[in-house]
Amino acid sequence: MTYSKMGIAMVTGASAGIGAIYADRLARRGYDLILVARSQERLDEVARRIAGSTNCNVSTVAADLNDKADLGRIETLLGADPAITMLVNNAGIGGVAPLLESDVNKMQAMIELNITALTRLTYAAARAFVARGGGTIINISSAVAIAPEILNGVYGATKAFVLAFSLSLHKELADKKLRIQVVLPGAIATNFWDVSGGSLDDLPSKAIMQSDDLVDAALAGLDQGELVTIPSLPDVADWHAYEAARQKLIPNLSLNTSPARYGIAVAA
Ligand SMILES: NC(=O)C1=CN([C@@H]2O[C@H](COP(=O)(O)OP(=O)(O)OC[C@H]3O[C@@H](n4cnc5c(N)ncnc54)[C@H](OP(=O)(O)O)[C@@H]3O)[C@@H](O)[C@H]2O)C=CC1
Ligand SMILES: CC(=O)[C@H](N)C(=O)O
Repeated sequence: MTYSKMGIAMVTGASAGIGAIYADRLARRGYDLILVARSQERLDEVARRIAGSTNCNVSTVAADLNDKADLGRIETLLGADPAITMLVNNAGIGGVAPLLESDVNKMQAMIELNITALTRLTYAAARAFVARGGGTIINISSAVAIAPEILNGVYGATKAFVLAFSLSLHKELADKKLRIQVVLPGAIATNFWDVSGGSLDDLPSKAIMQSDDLVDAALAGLDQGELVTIPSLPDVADWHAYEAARQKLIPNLSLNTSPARYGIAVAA
């Protein structure tokens, strides 16, 4: 068996949707693959398809990232296999129901998958990649990270976590050759909508992107060196203006006085 010079990309949530397309595209770019999701049957199907159309080595690990022991196995694997050079943190679930109509236990499970599992896998990968002299982590966030009013609020908040965490990772670890990209897709035509209790039929077709187009645009953004990629945003200057406004706030977010509008007398 020969091994890829690009190394191995681990893709979570690779049995369907966006993750399965990442797996396909990364294989075509020369990566070997480790595909992770709960359904062994669907993973095998994706692996067979990719192995049949590329030269890459594909292995699969059935794991429920909401299960502590399964998650621990994947963390261990990231640390143990020196050939792993990329992690795509894609596994995630969403919701569309407003707070008063959503089940708090389901919200907790969403937080555990979208935040806790992603965080633990990132720790494992970041430590390993820095020790190995470099690597890439792609975090799949969402447009709702900056528009939490659109879908279920807990879902939006989990994706805002992914965006904030990624910005911080980039600041802390870019000089250690850890490449971070965070991707903010809009509505994508996948099973996500059935799982979250929503329907793509409620959206105008011009708001829905196919997962192939999403992943191809996101990987083009990676090639262009983007930290934040918003695959459907027509004018990237709009993101840069948003980011510049955020940066402008930073020096004034922690000061020893409150401004005149709050009417607090300044001590003599
Ligand atoms: N579709 C959309 O409109 C958008 C999606 N996203 C994000 O993209 C990512 C992928 O979603 P998408 O492809 O659309 O959705 P899909 O439902 O099509 O795919 C989700 C994937 O995650 C896996 N998965 C779900 N739960 C677990 C778990 N507990 N442990 C391990 N794997 C799990 C599923 O496999 P299995 O069931 O076999 O475990 C599947 O492979 C998510 O993070 C989502 O939030 C972001 C913006 C838009
Ligand atoms: C922005 C969207 O519509 C999307 N479904 C998401 O997961 O955030």
